[in-house]
Amino acid sequence: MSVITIDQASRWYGNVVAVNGISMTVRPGVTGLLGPNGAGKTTLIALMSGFVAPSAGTVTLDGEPIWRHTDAYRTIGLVPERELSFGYLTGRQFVLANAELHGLADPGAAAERALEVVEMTEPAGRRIGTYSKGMRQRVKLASALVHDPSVLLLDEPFNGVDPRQRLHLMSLLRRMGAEGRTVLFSSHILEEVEQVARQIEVMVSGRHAASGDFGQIRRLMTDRPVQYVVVGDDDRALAGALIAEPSVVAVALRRAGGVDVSVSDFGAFTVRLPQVARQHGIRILELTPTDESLESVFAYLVGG
Ligand SMILES: Nc1ncnc2c1ncn2[C@@H]1O[C@H](COP(=O)(O)OP(=O)(O)OP(=O)(O)O)[C@@H](O)[C@H]1O
Repeated sequence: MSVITIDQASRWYGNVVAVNGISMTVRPGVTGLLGPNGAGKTTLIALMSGFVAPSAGTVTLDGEPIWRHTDAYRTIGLVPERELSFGYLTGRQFVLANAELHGLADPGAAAERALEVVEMTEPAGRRIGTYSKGMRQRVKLASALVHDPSVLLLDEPFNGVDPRQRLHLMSLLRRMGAEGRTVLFSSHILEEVEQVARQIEVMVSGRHAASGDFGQIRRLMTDRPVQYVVVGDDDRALAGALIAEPSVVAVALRRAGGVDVSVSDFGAFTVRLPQVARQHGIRILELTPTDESLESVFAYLVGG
Protein backbone atom coordinates (compact mmCIF):
# COMPACT_ATOMS: atom_id res chain seq x y z
CA MET A 1 0.00 0.00 0.00
CA SER A 2 1.51 3.30 -1.07
CA VAL A 3 0.61 6.88 -0.20
CA ILE A 4 1.75 9.99 -2.07
CA THR A 5 1.85 13.13 0.04
CA ILE A 6 2.09 16.51 -1.63
CA ASP A 7 2.91 19.27 0.80
CA GLN A 8 2.78 22.90 -0.30
CA ALA A 9 4.30 21.90 -3.63
CA SER A 10 4.83 24.47 -6.37
CA ARG A 11 6.46 24.21 -9.76
CA TRP A 12 7.23 27.13 -11.97
CA TYR A 13 8.77 27.41 -15.41
CA GLY A 14 10.36 30.86 -15.72
CA ASN A 15 7.55 33.14 -14.67
CA VAL A 16 4.76 30.62 -15.41
CA VAL A 17 3.48 29.03 -12.22
CA ALA A 18 2.11 25.63 -13.34
CA VAL A 19 1.48 24.24 -9.82
CA ASN A 20 0.87 26.67 -7.00
CA GLY A 21 1.16 25.64 -3.33
CA ILE A 22 -0.73 22.34 -3.60
CA SER A 23 -1.20 20.00 -0.64
CA MET A 24 -3.01 16.69 -1.07
CA THR A 25 -2.72 13.05 -0.13
CA VAL A 26 -3.24 10.29 -2.69
CA ARG A 27 -4.14 6.96 -1.09
CA PRO A 28 -4.80 3.43 -2.35
CA GLY A 29 -7.89 3.21 -4.55
CA VAL A 30 -8.72 5.39 -7.55
CA THR A 31 -8.36 9.17 -7.39
CA GLY A 32 -9.49 11.45 -10.20
CA LEU A 33 -7.55 14.65 -10.85
CA LEU A 34 -10.08 16.95 -12.49
CA GLY A 35 -9.33 20.29 -14.10
CA PRO A 36 -9.61 22.24 -17.36
CA ASN A 37 -6.79 22.30 -19.90
CA GLY A 38 -3.75 24.13 -18.60
CA ALA A 39 -4.76 23.68 -14.94
CA GLY A 40 -1.40 22.06 -14.16
CA LYS A 41 -2.51 18.42 -14.05
CA THR A 42 0.36 17.19 -16.24
CA THR A 43 2.88 19.09 -14.14
CA LEU A 44 1.43 17.71 -10.90
CA ILE A 45 1.62 14.16 -12.32
CA ALA A 46 5.23 14.84 -13.38
CA LEU A 47 5.98 15.87 -9.78
CA MET A 48 4.33 12.70 -8.44
CA SER A 49 6.21 10.47 -10.86
CA GLY A 50 9.60 12.07 -10.19
CA PHE A 51 10.02 13.58 -13.66
CA VAL A 52 10.39 17.11 -12.39
CA ALA A 53 11.54 18.49 -9.07
CA PRO A 54 9.24 20.75 -7.06
CA SER A 55 10.38 24.40 -7.14
CA ALA A 56 9.09 24.63 -3.55
CA GLY A 57 7.46 22.22 -1.10
CA THR A 58 7.74 18.42 -1.07
CA VAL A 59 6.28 15.41 -2.87
CA THR A 60 6.85 12.13 -1.04
CA LEU A 61 6.02 8.46 -1.47
CA ASP A 62 5.54 6.72 1.86
CA GLY A 63 7.54 9.47 3.54
CA GLU A 64 10.49 9.55 1.08
CA PRO A 65 10.95 12.37 -1.46
CA ILE A 66 10.18 11.05 -4.96
CA TRP A 67 12.56 13.26 -6.94
CA ARG A 68 15.80 11.40 -7.70
CA HIS A 69 14.75 8.44 -5.56
CA THR A 70 15.30 5.20 -7.47
CA ASP A 71 13.21 3.03 -5.16
CA ALA A 72 10.24 5.32 -5.72
CA TYR A 73 10.63 4.92 -9.50
CA ARG A 74 10.41 1.15 -9.04
CA THR A 75 7.10 1.60 -7.21
CA ILE A 76 5.49 3.99 -9.71
CA GLY A 77 4.03 3.31 -13.16
CA LEU A 78 3.32 6.30 -15.42
CA VAL A 79 1.04 6.43 -18.46
CA PRO A 80 1.91 9.77 -20.10
CA GLU A 81 -0.52 11.74 -22.24
CA ARG A 82 1.78 11.98 -25.24
CA GLU A 83 1.46 9.47 -28.06
CA LEU A 84 3.91 6.61 -28.45
CA SER A 85 6.54 7.56 -30.99
CA PHE A 86 7.61 3.95 -31.51
CA GLY A 87 5.09 3.05 -34.20
CA TYR A 88 7.64 0.77 -35.87
CA LEU A 89 7.85 -1.53 -32.81
CA THR A 90 5.28 -4.20 -32.07
CA GLY A 91 3.32 -3.82 -28.84
CA ARG A 92 5.23 -6.78 -27.44
CA GLN A 93 8.65 -5.30 -28.31
CA PHE A 94 7.72 -2.01 -26.68
CA VAL A 95 6.51 -3.56 -23.43
CA LEU A 96 9.48 -5.93 -23.37
CA ALA A 97 11.92 -3.01 -23.82
CA ASN A 98 10.38 -1.36 -20.76
CA ALA A 99 10.65 -4.60 -18.78
CA GLU A 100 14.34 -4.77 -19.70
CA LEU A 101 14.91 -1.12 -18.75
CA HIS A 102 13.54 -1.95 -15.31
CA GLY A 103 16.11 -4.74 -15.05
CA LEU A 104 13.45 -7.32 -14.21
CA ALA A 105 14.59 -10.90 -13.57
CA ASP A 106 12.37 -12.35 -16.31
CA PRO A 107 11.43 -9.49 -18.65
CA GLY A 108 9.72 -11.78 -21.17
CA ALA A 109 7.33 -13.22 -18.61
CA ALA A 110 6.67 -9.77 -17.11
CA ALA A 111 5.83 -8.34 -20.56
CA GLU A 112 3.41 -11.20 -21.33
CA ARG A 113 1.73 -10.80 -17.94
CA ALA A 114 1.26 -7.04 -18.46
CA LEU A 115 -0.09 -7.54 -22.00
CA GLU A 116 -2.56 -10.08 -20.65
CA VAL A 117 -3.81 -7.69 -17.95
CA VAL A 118 -4.74 -5.12 -20.61
CA GLU A 119 -6.03 -7.82 -22.98
CA MET A 120 -3.48 -7.06 -25.68
CA THR A 121 -1.87 -10.48 -26.01
CA GLU A 122 -3.41 -11.21 -29.38
CA PRO A 123 -2.53 -7.92 -31.19
CA ALA A 124 0.87 -7.65 -29.43
CA GLY A 125 2.66 -9.06 -32.48
CA ARG A 126 1.47 -6.18 -34.68
CA ARG A 127 3.25 -2.86 -35.09
CA ILE A 128 2.02 -0.07 -32.78
CA GLY A 129 1.52 2.13 -35.86
CA THR A 130 -1.41 -0.09 -36.86
CA TYR A 131 -3.22 0.19 -33.48
CA SER A 132 -6.33 2.19 -32.66
CA LYS A 133 -6.05 4.97 -30.06
CA GLY A 134 -7.55 2.71 -27.39
CA MET A 135 -5.07 -0.08 -28.20
CA ARG A 136 -2.15 2.36 -27.97
CA GLN A 137 -3.44 3.48 -24.57
CA ARG A 138 -3.58 -0.15 -23.44
CA VAL A 139 -0.02 -0.81 -24.61
CA LYS A 140 1.15 2.29 -22.72
CA LEU A 141 -0.69 0.94 -19.68
CA ALA A 142 0.95 -2.48 -20.09
CA SER A 143 4.39 -0.88 -20.18
CA ALA A 144 3.55 1.15 -17.06
CA LEU A 145 2.41 -2.05 -15.31
CA VAL A 146 5.29 -4.25 -16.40
CA HIS A 147 7.18 -3.92 -13.09
CA ASP A 148 3.98 -4.46 -11.07
CA PRO A 149 4.00 -0.98 -9.48
CA SER A 150 1.85 -0.19 -6.47
CA VAL A 151 1.28 3.35 -7.77
CA LEU A 152 -0.20 3.99 -11.19
CA LEU A 153 -0.41 7.53 -12.60
CA LEU A 154 -2.28 8.18 -15.86
CA ASP A 155 -2.44 11.49 -17.71
CA GLU A 156 -5.75 11.92 -19.60
CA PRO A 157 -6.04 8.17 -20.33
CA PHE A 158 -9.53 8.43 -21.87
CA ASN A 159 -8.75 11.22 -24.35
CA GLY A 160 -9.83 10.24 -27.84
CA VAL A 161 -10.60 6.65 -26.83
CA ASP A 162 -13.82 5.23 -28.31
CA PRO A 163 -16.72 4.39 -25.92
CA ARG A 164 -16.19 0.63 -25.86
CA GLN A 165 -12.47 0.88 -25.14
CA ARG A 166 -13.22 3.61 -22.61
CA LEU A 167 -15.46 1.23 -20.64
CA HIS A 168 -12.76 -1.39 -20.80
CA LEU A 169 -10.11 1.03 -19.53
CA MET A 170 -12.45 2.23 -16.77
CA SER A 171 -13.03 -1.28 -15.48
CA LEU A 172 -9.28 -1.93 -15.60
CA LEU A 173 -8.60 1.14 -13.45
CA ARG A 174 -11.35 0.16 -10.99
CA ARG A 175 -9.81 -3.28 -10.72
CA MET A 176 -6.33 -1.83 -10.10
CA GLY A 177 -7.77 0.33 -7.33
CA ALA A 178 -9.70 -2.57 -5.81
CA GLU A 179 -6.44 -4.58 -5.74
CA GLY A 180 -5.03 -1.95 -3.37
CA ARG A 181 -2.97 0.02 -5.87
CA THR A 182 -2.78 3.78 -5.59
CA VAL A 183 -4.25 4.89 -8.92
CA LEU A 184 -4.53 8.53 -10.01
CA PHE A 185 -5.75 9.68 -13.41
CA SER A 186 -6.34 13.15 -14.83
CA SER A 187 -9.30 14.29 -16.85
CA HIS A 188 -11.21 17.45 -17.73
CA ILE A 189 -14.57 15.63 -17.79
CA LEU A 190 -16.52 15.35 -14.53
CA GLU A 191 -18.74 12.46 -15.71
CA GLU A 192 -15.67 10.44 -16.63
CA VAL A 193 -14.06 11.01 -13.24
CA GLU A 194 -17.28 10.22 -11.37
CA GLN A 195 -17.59 6.83 -13.01
CA VAL A 196 -14.20 5.59 -11.87
CA ALA A 197 -12.85 7.59 -8.96
CA ARG A 198 -13.64 7.21 -5.29
CA GLN A 199 -11.86 10.44 -4.49
CA ILE A 200 -11.81 13.55 -6.67
CA GLU A 201 -9.26 16.36 -6.51
CA VAL A 202 -10.08 19.47 -8.51
CA MET A 203 -7.33 21.72 -9.89
CA VAL A 204 -7.84 25.12 -11.44
CA SER A 205 -5.12 27.55 -12.59
CA GLY A 206 -2.39 25.64 -10.76
CA ARG A 207 -4.29 25.61 -7.49
CA HIS A 208 -6.13 22.92 -5.55
CA ALA A 209 -9.75 24.09 -5.85
CA ALA A 210 -11.70 21.26 -4.18
CA SER A 211 -11.42 17.77 -2.78
CA GLY A 212 -13.99 15.12 -1.92
CA ASP A 213 -15.97 12.12 -3.08
CA PHE A 214 -18.09 12.51 -6.19
CA GLY A 215 -21.19 13.43 -4.15
CA GLN A 216 -19.38 16.30 -2.48
CA ILE A 217 -17.85 17.56 -5.73
CA ARG A 218 -21.17 17.27 -7.58
CA ARG A 219 -22.91 19.24 -4.83
CA LEU A 220 -20.21 21.89 -4.86
CA MET A 221 -20.67 22.23 -8.58
CA THR A 222 -24.45 22.36 -8.44
CA ASP A 223 -24.73 24.77 -5.47
CA ARG A 224 -23.77 27.67 -7.65
CA PRO A 225 -25.66 30.22 -9.74
CA VAL A 226 -27.23 28.40 -12.67
CA GLN A 227 -29.02 29.60 -15.81
CA TYR A 228 -32.05 27.77 -17.15
CA VAL A 229 -34.45 28.12 -20.00
CA VAL A 230 -37.94 27.17 -18.83
CA VAL A 231 -40.70 26.77 -21.39
CA GLY A 232 -44.30 26.69 -20.18
CA ASP A 233 -47.70 26.93 -21.81
CA ASP A 234 -47.96 30.57 -20.52
CA ASP A 235 -44.46 32.06 -20.41
CA ARG A 236 -45.49 35.53 -19.25
CA ALA A 237 -47.42 34.14 -16.27
CA LEU A 238 -44.51 31.80 -15.56
CA ALA A 239 -42.00 34.69 -15.57
CA GLY A 240 -44.23 36.67 -13.19
CA ALA A 241 -44.57 33.75 -10.81
CA LEU A 242 -40.86 32.87 -10.84
CA ILE A 243 -39.57 36.38 -10.09
CA ALA A 244 -41.41 36.20 -6.76
CA GLU A 245 -39.27 33.21 -5.76
CA PRO A 246 -36.30 33.90 -3.43
CA SER A 247 -34.18 31.29 -5.29
CA VAL A 248 -34.57 33.23 -8.56
CA VAL A 249 -32.42 36.32 -9.19
CA ALA A 250 -33.56 37.29 -12.71
CA VAL A 251 -36.05 36.34 -15.41
CA ALA A 252 -36.35 37.44 -19.03
CA LEU A 253 -38.82 36.46 -21.72
CA ARG A 254 -37.14 34.93 -24.75
CA ARG A 255 -38.09 36.03 -28.25
CA ALA A 256 -38.15 32.42 -29.41
CA GLY A 257 -40.41 31.42 -26.52
CA GLY A 258 -39.63 30.36 -22.99
CA VAL A 259 -38.10 32.24 -20.06
CA ASP A 260 -34.43 32.74 -19.16
CA VAL A 261 -34.12 32.17 -15.43
CA SER A 262 -31.03 32.89 -13.27
CA VAL A 263 -31.12 30.80 -10.14
CA SER A 264 -29.03 31.39 -7.02
CA ASP A 265 -30.14 28.29 -5.11
CA PHE A 266 -30.36 25.27 -7.37
CA GLY A 267 -31.76 22.95 -4.67
CA ALA A 268 -34.60 25.28 -3.65
CA PHE A 269 -35.44 26.05 -7.28
CA THR A 270 -35.88 22.41 -8.27
CA VAL A 271 -38.32 21.94 -5.38
CA ARG A 272 -40.22 25.19 -5.97
CA LEU A 273 -40.58 25.13 -9.78
CA PRO A 274 -43.23 22.36 -9.94
CA GLN A 275 -45.08 23.83 -6.91
CA VAL A 276 -45.17 27.32 -8.49
CA ALA A 277 -46.36 25.89 -11.80
CA ARG A 278 -49.16 23.95 -10.10
CA GLN A 279 -50.25 26.98 -8.01
CA HIS A 280 -50.57 29.12 -11.14
CA GLY A 281 -52.04 26.43 -13.38
CA ILE A 282 -49.03 26.57 -15.74
CA ARG A 283 -47.74 23.47 -17.52
CA ILE A 284 -43.94 23.19 -17.72
CA LEU A 285 -42.97 21.84 -21.14
CA GLU A 286 -39.20 22.12 -21.01
CA LEU A 287 -36.41 22.85 -18.53
CA THR A 288 -32.87 23.21 -19.90
CA PRO A 289 -29.70 24.30 -18.09
CA THR A 290 -27.75 26.66 -20.36
CA ASP A 291 -24.37 27.05 -18.65
CA GLU A 292 -23.47 23.54 -17.66
CA SER A 293 -20.07 23.72 -19.33
CA LEU A 294 -17.25 22.63 -17.09
CA GLU A 295 -15.53 25.96 -17.78
CA SER A 296 -18.35 27.85 -16.05
CA VAL A 297 -18.20 25.44 -13.13
CA PHE A 298 -14.45 25.88 -12.81
CA ALA A 299 -14.75 29.66 -13.12
CA TYR A 300 -17.19 29.57 -10.21
CA LEU A 301 -14.91 27.37 -8.09
CA VAL A 302 -11.91 29.66 -8.60
CA GLY A 303 -13.95 32.73 -7.88
CA GLY A 304 -15.51 31.19 -4.80
N1 LIG B 1 8.11 22.73 -19.65
C1 LIG B 1 7.34 23.80 -19.55
N2 LIG B 1 7.85 25.03 -19.82
C2 LIG B 1 7.09 26.14 -19.70
N3 LIG B 1 5.78 26.15 -19.31
C3 LIG B 1 5.22 24.96 -19.04
C4 LIG B 1 5.96 23.73 -19.14
N4 LIG B 1 5.12 22.72 -18.80
C5 LIG B 1 3.94 23.29 -18.50
N5 LIG B 1 3.98 24.64 -18.65
C6 LIG B 1 2.88 25.58 -18.39
O1 LIG B 1 2.31 25.26 -17.13
C7 LIG B 1 0.89 25.39 -17.16
C8 LIG B 1 0.24 24.06 -16.73
O2 LIG B 1 0.48 23.08 -17.75
P1 LIG B 1 0.09 21.54 -17.61
O3 LIG B 1 0.46 20.88 -18.89
O4 LIG B 1 0.66 21.02 -16.35
O5 LIG B 1 -1.50 21.62 -17.45
P2 LIG B 1 -2.62 20.51 -17.72
O6 LIG B 1 -3.67 20.72 -16.71
O7 LIG B 1 -2.00 19.18 -17.79
O8 LIG B 1 -3.16 20.93 -19.11
P3 LIG B 1 -3.36 20.04 -20.42
O9 LIG B 1 -4.49 19.11 -20.08
O10 LIG B 1 -3.71 21.08 -21.45
O11 LIG B 1 -2.04 19.35 -20.67
C9 LIG B 1 0.53 25.82 -18.56
O12 LIG B 1 0.39 27.22 -18.54
C10 LIG B 1 1.73 25.40 -19.37
O13 LIG B 1 1.89 26.24 -20.49
